[in-house]
Amino acid sequence: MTSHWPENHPPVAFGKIGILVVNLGTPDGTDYASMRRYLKEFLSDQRVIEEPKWKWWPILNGIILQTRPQKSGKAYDAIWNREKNEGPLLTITRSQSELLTNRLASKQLKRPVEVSYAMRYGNPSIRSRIEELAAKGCERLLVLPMYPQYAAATTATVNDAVFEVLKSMRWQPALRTLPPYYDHPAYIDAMAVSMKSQIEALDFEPELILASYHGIPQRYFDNGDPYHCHCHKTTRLVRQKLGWQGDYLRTTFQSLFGPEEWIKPYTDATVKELAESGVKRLAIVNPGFSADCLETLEEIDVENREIFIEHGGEQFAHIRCLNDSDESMDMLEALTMNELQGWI
Ligand SMILES: C=CC1=C(C)c2cc3[nH]c(cc4nc(cc5[nH]c(cc1n2)c(C)c5CCC(=O)O)C(CCC(=O)O)=C4C)c(C)c3C=C
Ligand SMILES: [Fe+2]
Ligand SMILES: [Fe+2]
Repeated sequence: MTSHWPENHPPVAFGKIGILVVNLGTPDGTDYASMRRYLKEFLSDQRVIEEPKWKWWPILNGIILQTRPQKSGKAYDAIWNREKNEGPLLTITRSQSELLTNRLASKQLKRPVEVSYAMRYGNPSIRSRIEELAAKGCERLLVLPMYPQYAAATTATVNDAVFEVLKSMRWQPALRTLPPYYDHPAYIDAMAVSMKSQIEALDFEPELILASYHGIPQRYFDNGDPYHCHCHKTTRLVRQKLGWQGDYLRTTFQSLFGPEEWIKPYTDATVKELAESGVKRLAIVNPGFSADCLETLEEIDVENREIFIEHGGEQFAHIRCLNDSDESMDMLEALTMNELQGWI
């Protein structure tokens, strides 16, 4: 039989499915230059700061990038993973991706899968990871933006970055992106299991619990972002799942940035009010963060703890994010298998 392949045919890899776990980002270090580079990339994204370039550019470069890198660098210093010399968000995202690899390896799938991870801002970049997956023969790509609740500033900007990479590829993989999973039973179950076990392990019983989500400017909400409703629905479903009554679990929003009004109630103001009104035992959980990071370990467990104690509170607990726990991996496996239907 004669072969019709030309002798100089380039080698080709094909037939695989790539899965890319993506979270927000992390600076390469806590020094001024690394912080500045990271914040510049992050805060230049028009999905994050919805302002025309001509208006925002001078504020970003003239004011914010003059002081914020030092201030945020100090905050990152308090939570930095010194062993690996990286932010916890990166450590946890890598672990989620490795554990997902193990979970999928134990299944009989029709096509081989390659799991990888990327950061929307900083490293490893989405581009570098998609190019790696394509080189390994991934003709199909499933992207997992690790945000349970949809916001243009998070989910959409991950997808934008993926589309941008695909735009420049000759052999483009077929693409699927994980939809927001704020009400998915696998997520609500994982949150309930994680919260229940952590609360039971405390040496006190919280009088109430705040479900604190990252905020967005009120203007983004007014312009149609569904984020606010997704957060409220998550809180309601978790409350129901745990059989809690009334407002034992309350939604608040944290991490305000800039002078604009953000969606309310604000976490820090609520914590202060609760302490002043006589609440002594408080816990805060962050259902919107799939991994612990600056905004949970520093802003909640350090800053908000201080606010609570300073205003008369006595016992405070931060309930850890799902991270790479068994319940988190059960969820991630279920979400992934669901999205892979028809491919495997
Ligand atoms: C207008 C600014 C910002 C919007 C809108 C915003 C939305 C948003 N962010 C997250 C999740 C994370 N944000 C994190 C850090 C962070 N966020 C902003 C600003 C906005 N976020 C800044 C300036 C920073 C950097 C830190 C600082 O300088 O204070 C992080 C943590 C990253 C880490 O490495 O630890 C996460 C995660 C969501 C979910 C969201 C909208 C819903
Ligand atoms: Fe943020
Ligand atoms: Fe709403």
